[in-house]
Amino acid sequence: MHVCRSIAAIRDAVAGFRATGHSVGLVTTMGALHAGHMSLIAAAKRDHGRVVATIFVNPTQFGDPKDLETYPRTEAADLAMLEAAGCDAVLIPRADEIYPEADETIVETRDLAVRMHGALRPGHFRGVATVVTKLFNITRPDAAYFGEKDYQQLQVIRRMAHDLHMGIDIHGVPTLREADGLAMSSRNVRLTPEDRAAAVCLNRALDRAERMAMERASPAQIEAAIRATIADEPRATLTGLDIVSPGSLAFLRHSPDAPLSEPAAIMISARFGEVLLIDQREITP
Ligand SMILES: Nc1ncnc2c1ncn2[C@@H]1O[C@H](COP(=O)(O)OP(=O)(O)OP(=O)(O)O)[C@@H](O)[C@H]1O
Ligand SMILES: CC(C)(CO)[C@@H](O)C(=O)[O-]
Ligand code: BAL
Repeated sequence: MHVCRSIAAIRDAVAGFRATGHSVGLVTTMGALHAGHMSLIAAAKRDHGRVVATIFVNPTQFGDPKDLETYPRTEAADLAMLEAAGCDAVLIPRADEIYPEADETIVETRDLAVRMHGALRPGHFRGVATVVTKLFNITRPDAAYFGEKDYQQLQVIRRMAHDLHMGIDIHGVPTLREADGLAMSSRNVRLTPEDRAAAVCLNRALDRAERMAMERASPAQIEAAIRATIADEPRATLTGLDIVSPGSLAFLRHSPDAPLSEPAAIMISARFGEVLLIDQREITP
């Protein structure tokens, strides 16, 4: 695996892959890698001759300086995992090479960025869209792979790649979970043991919502049941709950009081102590 710490080095590595006729799949991460990230690498490997990963804790997508400061950093273990998964090259850039001076240019999706998770973390999706554009321009992949857990992020990137004619296929990969159902996430290591146990309420609420949708419950009933499930867990504070159209994240077309009759995405976020966790479920009734 090529370990590249500069833009020039990763460009050389990718040029080598292209010169030998290989297509390139990209997996962007902020490190502290876990099996969920490896499922993105596996999806990229399935489709492409060479896989490139990036590890960069992007400062411009953090509103809260404490969140940035305490974001887990485990580079040696990350490199071992990527190597074992068959990743071909990794870019670990310095922040001052990605952001050489105050940025004049930003990339921003409009409606998709300001609602839901974007309202909780103002500027977050502008930071994500801008850094992902930079990473796309640096590595020029054929396709890029993102987790469905970060559902709004996936829609922001799909839309950005489409609107800006980037010519990169964007793939969503299903959420990998711990044995008890908690979505794997780098931030899980920051949970206290008590909060870690409590955090399964997110998946429990989504399971309950899915069962209710199959039994012809309405969006209003489903929302009430999710709120009740989270309220039953005293360590959880619900920070966001939206039932929207998959992809567009638009409001559902039909009445909240009629049985759910169109595909929907349920997006949920909750705080456990200082840690904000998100989860999501797409449902086709
Ligand atoms: N459990 C998971 N299953 C599949 N993909 C995942 C999972 N968790 C994260 N990803 C994806 O991995 C990529 C990199 O995410 P990131 O490095 O932020 O990790 P994370 O676990 O989501 O961390 P965070 O705690 O910051 O949310 C994103 O596309 C993200 O959606
Ligand atoms: C896409 C991403 C790498 C951009 O910094 C980040 O938001 C993430 O890890 O999901
Ligand atoms: N996984 C999304 C990156 C973030 O929370 O900042």
